[in-house]
Amino acid sequence: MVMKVASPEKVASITEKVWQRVYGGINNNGYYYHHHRKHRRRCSYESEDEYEDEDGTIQLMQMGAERSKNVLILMSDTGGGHRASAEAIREAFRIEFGDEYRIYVKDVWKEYTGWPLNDMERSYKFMVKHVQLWKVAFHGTSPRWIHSSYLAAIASYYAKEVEAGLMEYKPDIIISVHPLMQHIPLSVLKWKSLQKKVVFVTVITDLNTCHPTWFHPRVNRCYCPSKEVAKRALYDGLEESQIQVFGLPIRPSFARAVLSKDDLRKELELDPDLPAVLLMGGAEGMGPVKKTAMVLGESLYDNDQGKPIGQLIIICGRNKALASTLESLEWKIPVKVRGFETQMEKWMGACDCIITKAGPGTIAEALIRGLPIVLNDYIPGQEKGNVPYVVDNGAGVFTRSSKETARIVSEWFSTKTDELKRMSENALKLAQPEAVFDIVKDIHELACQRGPLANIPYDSTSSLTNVI
Ligand SMILES: CCCCCCCC/C=C\CCCCCCCC(=O)OC[C@H](CO)OC(=O)CCCCCCCCCCCCCCC
Ligand SMILES: O=c1ccn([C@@H]2O[C@H](COP(=O)(O)OP(=O)(O)O[C@H]3O[C@H](CO)[C@H](O)[C@H](O)[C@H]3O)[C@@H](O)[C@H]2O)c(=O)[nH]1
Repeated sequence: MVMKVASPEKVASITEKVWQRVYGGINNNGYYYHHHRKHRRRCSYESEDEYEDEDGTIQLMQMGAERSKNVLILMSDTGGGHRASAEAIREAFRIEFGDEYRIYVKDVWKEYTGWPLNDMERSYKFMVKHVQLWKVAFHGTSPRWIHSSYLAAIASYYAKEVEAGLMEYKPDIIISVHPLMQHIPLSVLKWKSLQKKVVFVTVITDLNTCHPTWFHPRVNRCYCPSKEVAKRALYDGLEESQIQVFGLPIRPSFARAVLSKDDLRKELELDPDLPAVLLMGGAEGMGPVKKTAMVLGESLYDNDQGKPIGQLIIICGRNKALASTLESLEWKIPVKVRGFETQMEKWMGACDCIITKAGPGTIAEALIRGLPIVLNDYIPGQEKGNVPYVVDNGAGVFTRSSKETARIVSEWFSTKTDELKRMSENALKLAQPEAVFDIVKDIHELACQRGPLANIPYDSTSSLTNVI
C-alpha cells in the first residue's frame, strides 16, 4: 500500500484527526507510520471503515484501519516461566503479524502499585524457599471466596494505580500470563466499561495442578496448556467456548531451531563425542543442583578405563552464588558452568538428556528438543502435577535422590541407551512447538471479531474514581 504524500501541514492535521478518532485526540507516541505490508493476516474489515474528508479519503481510511493494535502482556518475575512465555508470545506476534501489533511486556504491579503487589518476586522467592509456607499459601488461597475477596479488596485499594498502569499502554488486547493478574485488571476494565472493547485473555503457564486464580469467568479466552488444565477450567466454571488447548507457549526459537547437535557443540565449545547431560533448576537455579552435580561428576567417570563416559553442563540461571561455587570445584569429567543463558534452545539442542526441577517452561522446552528428563524436585502446588505429566507419558523419571539421578544418567549413557532413545521419542510425541503460534492466531481472530478500531475511550479525563 502506498500512501499519497500531502503537504506537511496537511499531513499533520490528517494525523491529528485519525488519532482523535482512535484515541479521543491523544497521540501519546506521535505515532505515524508508512506501513509496508509484509504480513497478510490483517483483519478483513480494514477496507470497510471509511473516513470522509475533502481530500485523500481512501488514504485516511487505510491509515486508521491499519494502526498497530496495542497488546499489553501482564507478567511477573515470580520464577522465570512467566517472562519466558510472555517473550514467546511477543516474538510469535512479530513473526506472524509484523508491525500490526505493538507488544508491551509489563509487570504493572511492580511499576505502579504498592505492597504487597509490587513485591511479589521477593515474596514468591521467600515462600518457595520455605516450602511448607508456600504449600499453606498455595492451598490456603485456593478456595474462590478466599482469593476473590482478597483480590477484590486489593483491586479497590489500588484501583487508580492499576488503572494508570493499564491505560498508559492503551491496550486493545490484554494477555495475562500470571495467576494473579486476572481479577484486578478485569475489575478495572469493568469499572471503566471497557470490558466489551478490550480483549482480555489468559495464557496459563502451568501444565497440570495450577492454582484456581488462573480461572476467571469473565475472560474472553483461557488458553490451557493441557487437557488436564482444561478440565480444571471447566470444573471451575469456565464455558467450553472460553477454553482452548494448544500447549504451553514456548519461544519460537525452539520451534524454528535448525542447527545440528554437532554444530551446536562446536559453537558452545563442548566435547564433540561424549554424551552430554544438562543440569538446571529454573531461572533461579533452584533445587538440588550442587549436590547432583557433585555426584554426577563421580558417576560419569569410568574408573576402570580411567576416562569419562559423559560430560556435564550446568546452567545456574540467576543463582550467582551457585555458579561461583561450582566453578571453584575440581572435576574429573568435562564440565561447563554457566549463569543465566538467553539461548536455551542451543544448550538443550547440544545435550542428550536433562535433569531439572519440574518447571513447566523447562519441561516443555526439553520435550521440543526430545530430551529425556530426570525430574529431581518440584515446588508444591503448581509443579506437583508436572511429575505425572512427564513420567506417565514415558518422557522421563522422577527421583529426589542425587545418587539415583546419577545412576540413571550413567546407565542412559552406557548400558541403557535404548531406554534413552525411547524416552526421547516419547518426549517428541508430547512436544507442542506450534502452541505459541496457535495462541497468537486465535487472539488475532478474537481481535478481528471486535470489529474495526474499537474506539476505546482512553481519554485523560475519565478516571476510575468517577466510575466506582
Ligand atoms: C489471606 C488470603 C490471601 C489470598 C489472596 C491471594 C492473592 C494474593 C495477592 C497478593 C499477595 C502477594 C503475595 C505474593 C505471592 C506471589 C505468588 C506468586 O506470584 O506466585 C507465582 C506462582 C506461579 O509462578 O503462583 C501460583 O502458582 C499461584 C499463586 C497463588 C497465590 C498465593 C498467594 C499467597 C498469598 C500469601 C498469603 C498467605 C495466606 C495464608 C493462607 C490462608
Ligand atoms: O539461564 C536460564 C535459566 C532458565 N531459563 C528459562 O527460564 C524458564 C524457567 O521456567 P520454568 O517454568 O521452568 O520454571 P520457574 O521456576 O522459573 O517458573 C515459575 O513460573 C512457572 C510458570 O510458568 C511455574 O509456575 C513455576 O512453578 C514457577 O516457579 C525456562 O523457559 C528456561 O528456559 C533461561 O532462559 N535461562
